[in-house]
Amino acid sequence: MGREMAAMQAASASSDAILKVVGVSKYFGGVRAVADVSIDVPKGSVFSVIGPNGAGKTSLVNMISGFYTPDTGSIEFQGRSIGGLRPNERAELGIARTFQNIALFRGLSVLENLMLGRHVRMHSNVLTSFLYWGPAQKEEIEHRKKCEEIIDFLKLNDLRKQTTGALPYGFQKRVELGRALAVEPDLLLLDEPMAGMNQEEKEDMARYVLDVNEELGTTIILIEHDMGVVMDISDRIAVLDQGTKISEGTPAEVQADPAVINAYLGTSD
Ligand SMILES: Nc1ncnc2c1ncn2[C@@H]1O[C@H](COP(=O)(O)OP(=O)(O)OP(=O)(O)O)[C@@H](O)[C@H]1O
Repeated sequence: MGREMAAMQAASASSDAILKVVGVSKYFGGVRAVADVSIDVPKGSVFSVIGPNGAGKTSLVNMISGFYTPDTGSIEFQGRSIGGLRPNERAELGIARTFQNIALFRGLSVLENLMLGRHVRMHSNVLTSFLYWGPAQKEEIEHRKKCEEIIDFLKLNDLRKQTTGALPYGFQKRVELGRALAVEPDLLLLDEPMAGMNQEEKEDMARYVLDVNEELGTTIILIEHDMGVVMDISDRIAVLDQGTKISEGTPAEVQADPAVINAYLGTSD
C-alpha cells in the first residue's frame, strides 16, 4: 500500500486505534513535562511524536511503556486499560520499546541480546528447565529460531556472534531494534532510533522501520528529530511543545500548521 493511501486510512481510522491516550499529564516537582495530552494511534500506522527539546516526547512514551505513572488521564491498548500494569506486563501484551541511549548488554553477542529481549515470551525459568528439561529445551530452540529470523530480517547474519559493544554505532542501534522485535510487539515505541547517525545509517534505519511496519504489520510510535525522516515515513504526526499537544495530522497538515511553524519548525532545532 502506498504511504498516501496508508495515511488516508490512518487518518480515518481513529475508531480502529490500537492505542488511546486520554488526557495524560506528568509533573516533576514544578516542571510540567506533559499536560493533558490525548492521542489515538491508528492500528498499522507509523505515528510520530515531534517537538523541541524538553517538549515531553520521552515522558509521553515512558507513560505508554509503563516507566512513568501518569498524574492524570488514562491509556488503553487494544481496548484494554493498561494504566496499572508494569513495563514487563505491557511488554507481554505486545508493547516493546527502544531507548534514546543504547541499552544493550555490551559484553553479549547480537544473538544473546535478542534472546534476552525475548524473555517476556519465554515460559521456562531455571526451575522449570530443571524439572522439565525436554520442554524447556524445545522452547529454547523455538525462541532461538525466532531470534535468527529477526537477525535475517535486519541483515545482521554476519554479526550474530559478535559482542555488541564492539560494533559500530549504527549496528548497535539496529541490534536494539532487533531486541525490541524479539518481543514480537504489536506496538513498537522507538525513541530517537536515528540519533547520532550519519545520513547513510539514518536511511538504513528508516528503511528498517518501514519494513517492520509494512512487512510485520507492527504499529510504530516514533520520536525523531530529523524532520526529513519524519515527514517521509510517518502516516500521522503529533506535535508537542512545552508538554502540550499543539498540532496533529498528516505530515502535510502538520507542516502547514502555523502553530507548528512558530513553535518548532521555525526554530533551529
Ligand atoms: N525523571 C525526570 N525527572 C525530572 N524531570 C524530568 C524527568 N523526565 C523528564 N523531565 C523533564 O520533563 C520535561 C520533558 O522532558 P522529556 O525528556 O519528556 O522531553 P523530550 O521532548 O523527550 O526532550 P528531548 O527531545 O530533549 O529528548 C523536561 O523539562 C525534562 O527536564
